[in-house]
Amino acid sequence: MSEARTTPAPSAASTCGKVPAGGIVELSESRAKIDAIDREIVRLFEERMRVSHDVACYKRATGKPVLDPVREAQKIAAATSLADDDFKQFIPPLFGLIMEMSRTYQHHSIDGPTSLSDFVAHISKGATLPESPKVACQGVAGAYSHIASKTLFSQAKIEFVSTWPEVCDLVEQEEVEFGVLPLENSTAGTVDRVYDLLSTRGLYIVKAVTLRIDHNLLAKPGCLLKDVREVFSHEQALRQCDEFISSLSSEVHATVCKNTALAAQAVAASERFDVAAISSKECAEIYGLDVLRESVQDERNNFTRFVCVSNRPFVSSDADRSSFLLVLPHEPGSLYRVLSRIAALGVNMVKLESRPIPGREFEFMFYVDVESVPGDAAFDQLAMQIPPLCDRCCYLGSYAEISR
Ligand SMILES: O=C(O)C(=O)C[C@]1(C(=O)O)C=C[C@@H](O)C=C1
Repeated sequence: MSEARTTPAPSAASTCGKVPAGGIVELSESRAKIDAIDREIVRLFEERMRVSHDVACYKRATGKPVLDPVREAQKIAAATSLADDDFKQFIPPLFGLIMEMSRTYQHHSIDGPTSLSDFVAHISKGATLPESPKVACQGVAGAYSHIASKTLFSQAKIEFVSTWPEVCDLVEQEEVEFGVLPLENSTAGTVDRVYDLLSTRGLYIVKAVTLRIDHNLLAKPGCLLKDVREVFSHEQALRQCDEFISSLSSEVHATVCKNTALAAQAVAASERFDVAAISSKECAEIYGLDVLRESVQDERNNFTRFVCVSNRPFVSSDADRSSFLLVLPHEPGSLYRVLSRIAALGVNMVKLESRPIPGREFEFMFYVDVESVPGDAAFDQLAMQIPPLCDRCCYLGSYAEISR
């Protein structure tokens, strides 16, 4: 009994939470101690990194890979066993980070700057986009991509094509200077196919615009709301207006069109007076239709973000955001390592989204946007530090974001 009640001798760590035997220590005194310890940590860290550089030279000469997972596991186990019980839990992440920095340093000394940091160093910065470029967009006059193109460039010469890959073809073949594509919608989410196109075609985002998408019910002059029996629109727009369509007569049925502008065009061309389109107000003007009802989408705040893409990176003087597509090793901590670098550099991350990698079960790629651009010291560090942590690091451009 008495043995069971015996309190074990306190370890240095177990005083945590209790007032030290000598009473509360002055903050300035503790901080002075911490400062002295930190000086030692920095000195030892530098010493360790210099030895790591020697290892890099050895590995370069012998062709050995930088990463040695067995050695790392042994190191973490050995270091953890040295620590007091209260601190053991902190050792694996601490040494994981130390060795990861050691690897980054080794890669840097063996491979030189990453191809990304080399690449971004050569991007021309501070340029302004032309005011009246040739721009490709999907759809017909009045489509939301068209409105986005006109918002991005007030005097754009627009070339309409039927599909997003065709937009990319024209940009790649330099038939146009820019293409405009929808990248994400506040209700429907990210458009993965557009991300795929950007990364596989080697296109770069050079500007972005977020548009409020206001759907309207348009019909031929003289047609009344009570007469409407068929509503034409793009399937996403129909879905976004589901409640409104249900609120019309039960006889009304929805017909899917390739896009909202074509729906307006079809209503204008029809002989019938019982058809209507869900489309933009711009289309009412273009196709001579009346607005029977404004803002018919179920969700008041419906936004779509469009990107303007080019076949070369172009960082304008007002650019403040950069986008990446990252494929990370399928192992614990791989995302954490990337995020910790971004955080350590004081960079604000404004988008992080995962998406399954097609054909690879439960493996994900990540869309990452940061508020940092080439030329910022932090961005140049990111360009150096992030690629070695990834299976694939695809830089999608740096740009200014405008909203209307
Ligand atoms: O021991 C090595 O091989 C090293 O390169 C050093 C080190 C480390 O920093 O401790 C770095 C990378 C390896 O993955 C393992 C360990």
